[in-house]
Amino acid sequence: MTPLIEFEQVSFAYTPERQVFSGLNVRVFPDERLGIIGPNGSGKTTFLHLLVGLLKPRKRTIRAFGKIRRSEQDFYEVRIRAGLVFQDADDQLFCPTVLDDVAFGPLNLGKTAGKAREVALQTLAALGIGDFAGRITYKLSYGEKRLAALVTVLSMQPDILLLDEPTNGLDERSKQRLNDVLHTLPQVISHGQEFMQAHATRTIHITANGIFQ
Ligand SMILES: Nc1ncnc2c1ncn2[C@@H]1O[C@H](COP(=O)(O)OP(=O)(O)OP(=O)(O)O)[C@@H](O)[C@H]1O
Repeated sequence: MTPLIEFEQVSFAYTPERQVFSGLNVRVFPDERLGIIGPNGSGKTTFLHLLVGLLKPRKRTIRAFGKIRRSEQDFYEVRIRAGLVFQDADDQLFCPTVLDDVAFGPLNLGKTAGKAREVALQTLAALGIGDFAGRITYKLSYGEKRLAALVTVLSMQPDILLLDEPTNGLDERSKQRLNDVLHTLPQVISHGQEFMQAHATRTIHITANGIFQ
């Protein structure tokens, strides 16, 4: 089976003193939900950001959706097909209302205002938070913001979801909703052990030295 995403010998350092990855090889296949487990600061978020081109590795081959990705245009395409839900929802939400935020992605992909609104409302309803639509984004609680941020990504109908610690701050009911929705798409998820056991189809471990096992 061809991987959806493949890292081959990827090396990355924020500073010369702090090498996060050296010669990293990882493959993500279309039929899996890949969990990434590792201690704080080991590089889980960095891995997701490399994958969508928000960070540029020193050495790399990153293949995504059947093509080697190098240029900004390449990664623009990747970001449309691989929906990254940031660890901090404030990085994802910037519109006055939740509906504006959720409709923004579909609008940006060329849908009409009416269609974008329809998709946004449907996606909010699918996560059981249809009543969030008219709420003022900055007044949402932490957990509500995380759910809203997830919906902004789901509304773009990505081929794969990249989730950075998705259940942090969510209550049991919201976690259950998330679980129900998440079972339908290929994913890469950075998270703690417990969520992974329930959710991931394969897990890889990353150590503080930046080595995947
Ligand atoms: N912009 C940056 N500049 C310099 N160092 C950074 C930067 N961002 C992250 N780092 C460092 O890179 C390493 C990996 O960080 P990263 O956020 O990827 O870890 P993580 O595994 O996602 O951590 P956590 O579980 O705490 O979210 C850490 O040592 C971190 O301090």
